Amino acid sequence: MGTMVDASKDIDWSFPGDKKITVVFVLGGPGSGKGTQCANIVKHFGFTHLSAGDLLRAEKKSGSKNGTMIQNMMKEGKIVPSEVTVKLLQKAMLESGNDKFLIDGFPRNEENRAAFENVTKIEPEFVLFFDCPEEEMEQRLLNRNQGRDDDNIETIRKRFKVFVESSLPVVEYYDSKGKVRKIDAAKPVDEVFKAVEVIFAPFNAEAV
Ligand SMILES: Nc1ncnc2c1ncn2[C@@H]1O[C@H](COP(=O)(O)OP(=O)(O)OP(=O)(O)O)[C@@H](O)[C@H]1O
Ligand SMILES: Nc1ccn([C@@H]2O[C@H](COP(=O)(O)O)[C@@H](O)[C@H]2O)c(=O)n1
Ligand SMILES: [Mg+2]
Repeated sequence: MGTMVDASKDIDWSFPGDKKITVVFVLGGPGSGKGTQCANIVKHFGFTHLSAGDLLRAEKKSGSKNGTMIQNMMKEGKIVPSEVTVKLLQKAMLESGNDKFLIDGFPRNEENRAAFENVTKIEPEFVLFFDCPEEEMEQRLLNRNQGRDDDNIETIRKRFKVFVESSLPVVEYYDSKGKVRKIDAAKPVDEVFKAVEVIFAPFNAEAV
């Protein structure tokens, strides 16, 4: 352990009591198009997009005491302990000033799900699930060219395994509660967005 003080211990993580917070979890396999579609939803429906993976990459880059652990976990496609990810999400939610959030790539496992619920007491409005065949996702990731260390075939295969073993059960959990909105994500981007738009139509009146 370094000498850095954990300032997060001094922060009041509670949201203002009278504010209704709307959370949509955005799930789907690696490369299914979560980030791409979230960018479209933000433009049309006034949500703030928070990608758990992006927040972890930023935390790693910031020189945080958790940087090496995050780097090692990501290289293996493993899920970072929820304590770290939930804190990053809560901080970003509070700092945004918004009350409508797309939480992309979270919860990735049962531990993520329980930790978020216990800490924030927020239930998602629904889960937007991008369903896409593995071969299509693999091709997309290999062609992504965004310089991500985990977009190599070895790590991609590990991420697929973690998705099937740990993340799909979370989708099934929410499905059993009638909360999953499933989208065929193998179609072209604009066609996928047409299906997404239908689901978000109730938020249109509030769009910015
Ligand atoms: N419907 C689509 N058809 C073809 N290519 C797509 C489609 N949606 C996204 N892509 C491309 O596939 C790649 C992966 O998309 P994106 O980054 O949105 O996926 P993701 O689900 O956020 O992946 P990850 O879980 O790895 O963050 C990008 O290069 C993107 O441009
Ligand atoms: N809830 C999460 C989300 C992500 N990770 C780690 O980040 C990697 C990349 O995530 P993307 O959503 O950007 O693909 C992922 O493979 C995990 O290693 C996590 O630990 N917990
Ligand atoms: Mg993404």
